[in-house]
Amino acid sequence: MASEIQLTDVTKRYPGRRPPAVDNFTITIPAGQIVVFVGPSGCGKTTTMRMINRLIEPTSGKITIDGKDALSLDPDDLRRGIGYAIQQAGLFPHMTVAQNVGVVPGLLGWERKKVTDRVDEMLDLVGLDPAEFRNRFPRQLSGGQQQRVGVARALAADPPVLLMDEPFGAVDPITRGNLQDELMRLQAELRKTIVFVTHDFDEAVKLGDRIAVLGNQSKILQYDTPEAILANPADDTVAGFVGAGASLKQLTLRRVHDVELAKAGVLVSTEDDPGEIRRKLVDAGKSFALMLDGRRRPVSWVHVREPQVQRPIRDMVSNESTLQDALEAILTEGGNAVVTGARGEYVGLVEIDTVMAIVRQLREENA
Ligand SMILES: Nc1ncnc2c1ncn2[C@@H]1O[C@H](COP(=O)(O)OP(=O)(O)OP(=O)(O)O)[C@@H](O)[C@H]1O
Repeated sequence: MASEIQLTDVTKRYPGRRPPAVDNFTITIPAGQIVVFVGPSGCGKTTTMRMINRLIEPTSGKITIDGKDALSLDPDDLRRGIGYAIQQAGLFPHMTVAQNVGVVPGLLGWERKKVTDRVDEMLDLVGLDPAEFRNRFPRQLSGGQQQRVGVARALAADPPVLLMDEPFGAVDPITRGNLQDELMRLQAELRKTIVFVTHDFDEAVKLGDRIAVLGNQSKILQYDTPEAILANPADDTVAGFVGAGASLKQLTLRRVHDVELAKAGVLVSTEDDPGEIRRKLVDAGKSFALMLDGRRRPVSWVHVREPQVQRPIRDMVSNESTLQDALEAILTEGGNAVVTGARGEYVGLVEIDTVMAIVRQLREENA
């Protein structure tokens, strides 16, 4: 279930400030898509987003959700139909994870059993084991786990609309990449209407079905698909935002599952003894083998000269990862990127030539 959101000539003036923070903002956010507002600090992204759930009241203009006038609804009722996730998760510190996730269902008067079931379902959905996490307090979670709980809470009452304000802004780059991947996976299933605010253009390219590049006072400089903005920035300001390496950035638009994986490479098992490993490598004429455990999950690299020494795999990608992540992994590993499937099992390798071919193809397409 998703809703179209329409803002028409929406303006916000804060008391005592001359220029409006948001000036005559008009946009249609299609149902079931992720629209990213991206722009420099202070341009009005947050103000614009918060007017949709009326945490900030517009000074003038019209906002409709599925054709219904959001400004004439009771604000509390409106907010119960709109999930909201923010930076640093904004969890209630004295409530457990379960209580945090169950807040809106509770307010909606769901019976207890239904709330508890829903909380567990949501924790599962965001990759947290309910048995382990439901009774913890926010301070007992890592930043990434708090962010996941924040997303679970925003989704708990199954709202058709989700507003996300820099939700992954406060975590390290690797966790951030994982959270982004998870949001993509969730969205493939849930198809909500999501408005996502960030100042990180790469994040916008990765997540957005459409991106609104905003200038001061939330002026829309360009509103289009990531592909179109990368290929044809509307003006110099947008071009500046897109930054250098547009064709490399397009790698964030392609996923590992879009390319053919190499099956080459020597696979050995944790059961194999060093002699066997060396023999396999010599027979194949290769110097490195990938070692898998009993469930076919990658464990380490081993080299023909020291087959008894396990060398760590420093970076891996999944089927859902972007080709930019794959390129990172290739550069980190100095060879190929190891790809794993849904249960962490080995599914193949991305080779540098594959990535190069895609970059060439993207350049030609957009020339
Ligand atoms: N409560 C307020 N009272 C007065 N001015 C405000 C208020 N909130 C925001 N502003 C001003 O409105 C403008 C837009 O702020 P807003 O927070 O929407 O920008 P933003 O693009 O989300 O910024 P950031 O990326 O830094 O969070 C800024 O100039 C800010 O100083």
